[in-house]
Amino acid sequence: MRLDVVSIFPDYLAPLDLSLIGKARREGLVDLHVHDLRDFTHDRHRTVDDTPYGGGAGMVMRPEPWGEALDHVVAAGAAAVGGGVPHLVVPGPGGRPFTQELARELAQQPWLAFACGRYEGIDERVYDEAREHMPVSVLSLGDYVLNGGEVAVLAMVEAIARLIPGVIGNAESLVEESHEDGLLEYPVYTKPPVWRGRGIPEVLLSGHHGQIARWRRDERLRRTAQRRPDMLAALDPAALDERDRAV
Ligand SMILES: CN1CCCC[C@@H]1Cn1ccc2ccc(-c3n[nH]c(N)c3C#N)cc21
Repeated sequence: MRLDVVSIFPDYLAPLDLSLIGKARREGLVDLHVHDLRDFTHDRHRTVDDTPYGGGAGMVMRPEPWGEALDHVVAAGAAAVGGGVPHLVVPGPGGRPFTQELARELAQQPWLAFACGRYEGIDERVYDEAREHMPVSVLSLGDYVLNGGEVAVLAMVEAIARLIPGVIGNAESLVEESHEDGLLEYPVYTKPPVWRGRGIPEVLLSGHHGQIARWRRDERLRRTAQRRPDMLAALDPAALDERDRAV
């Protein structure tokens, strides 16, 4: 998968050189290109913002640099991907919620581009223009306000890239994760068997895989009911019964 990210803070994306995503890049599973929006300005101060029409506090990101930056992304990426256009993802507090389901859908795409806004946001005409050339999704990380899109892109790229086959060594660990199948994850334990006077659930030492699976499933249900009753309410009861039969 090719990933392009445009930001006025390209160094914000440096963490994508680390850990599993960095390894995926080195192994060629992920081809990440970060672009500095200011490279697409032409004035001495490399200006990317201006005052809002209609007044109001703050500044708005100018359309010209964004237009040139996205033109560059499409041209450079097409040459590398063998044609086509990216799916453009623009993080924003007013976007559709970014969910595991969306991460799975986006992980199927061959090429994603991310536009990191700042200030009060990006001139709306950039979205309108982009929609004439590529799919555009405005997505929100959650119901709180950040200062820009970079943190959201770090989270989205990690959530998406880890689903690409080969990125996570053991695909098994992608199963029974929170939000993967509608339930939260079960509690996990490792050595020592007693720590500061606290032991671990006996069933985990029993060697009975069926009982362990049942315990884990019950813990997932208990945790989901306790912490995310909304998720439990959304569960398909048939799938729940199926889960029963599976353990
Ligand atoms: C504060 N400032 C004036 C109000 C509007 C937002 C603006 C800041 N800002 C600019 C670009 C930008 C992109 C994403 C987000 C963002 N916030 N919360 C999320 N879940 C986000 C996502 N995903 C915030 C951004």
